[in-house]
Amino acid sequence: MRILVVTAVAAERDAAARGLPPSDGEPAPSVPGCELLRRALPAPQAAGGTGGSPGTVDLLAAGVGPAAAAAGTAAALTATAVAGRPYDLVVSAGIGGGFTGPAPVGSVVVADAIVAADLGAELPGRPDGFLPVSDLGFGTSEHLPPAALSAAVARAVEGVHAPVLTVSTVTGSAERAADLASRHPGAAAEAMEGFGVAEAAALQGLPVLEIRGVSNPVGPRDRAGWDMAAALTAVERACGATGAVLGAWKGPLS
Ligand SMILES: O=C(O)c1cccc(C(=O)CC[C@H]2O[C@@H](n3cnc4c(=O)[nH]cnc43)[C@H](O)[C@@H]2O)c1
Repeated sequence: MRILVVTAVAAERDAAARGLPPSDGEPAPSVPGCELLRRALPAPQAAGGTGGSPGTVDLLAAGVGPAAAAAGTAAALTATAVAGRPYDLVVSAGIGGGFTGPAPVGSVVVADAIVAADLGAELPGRPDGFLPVSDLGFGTSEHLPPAALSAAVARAVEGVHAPVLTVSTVTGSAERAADLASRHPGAAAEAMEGFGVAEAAALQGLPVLEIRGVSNPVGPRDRAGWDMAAALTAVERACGATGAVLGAWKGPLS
């Protein structure tokens, strides 16, 4: 199995990589404009962990926000597909804001839906004041990770399995946090890249996961309340546990 993990920045990519064993096989592919780091999928514990690796994990720091995420993901997916070495699964990983209640700082959220939460039109006449891009008749507003796989990953990482919102602007007020929560009941986290990664994966017919280590509460801007170290540790732990699930995965990826 070949897996592409896309983060926003190098600190997230390196945290994800620390959770995975080194690769002793071929180097990561060379993709113009992208620097890929290669790790291995761990061999299943049931096999004593002594067999060869069941696959590779390439990690890419593609930049902050949905556009950079989509551009980097698309470049890596296209180049490897053209070279005859396509990926089987794409994972959006990194830190994120957690909605108060389900996702405290330091916890992990695994997306059961990846939702474009601010892609659409402002609509003052509508009760929630917003029309999603899908209601405008353009494309989709959400991508659904494979249900059985994302649930298995959430169990393994002891994370919350819930919608993760993709926004282009980090929420900085209680009003916007309440607005997002009322438009997306059950959402546990927001971040800025998942939907971009998912759009690029969908274009190639590939399944996608999103995994977030929570660095801050979604709400009034309070930089002192961010705990990057706890979030990056959560990303490392979550990527390690996800690797173990994927290394042993026998079910479908779709
Ligand atoms: O406001 C600041 O001073 C500030 C300083 C450092 C980083 C930021 C970011 O906005 C990082 C965005 C980056 O991290 C993800 N992220 C983390 N928490 C959130 C959030 O609450 N809402 C949205 N995105 C978040 C995001 O995926 C980006 O990659 C600000």
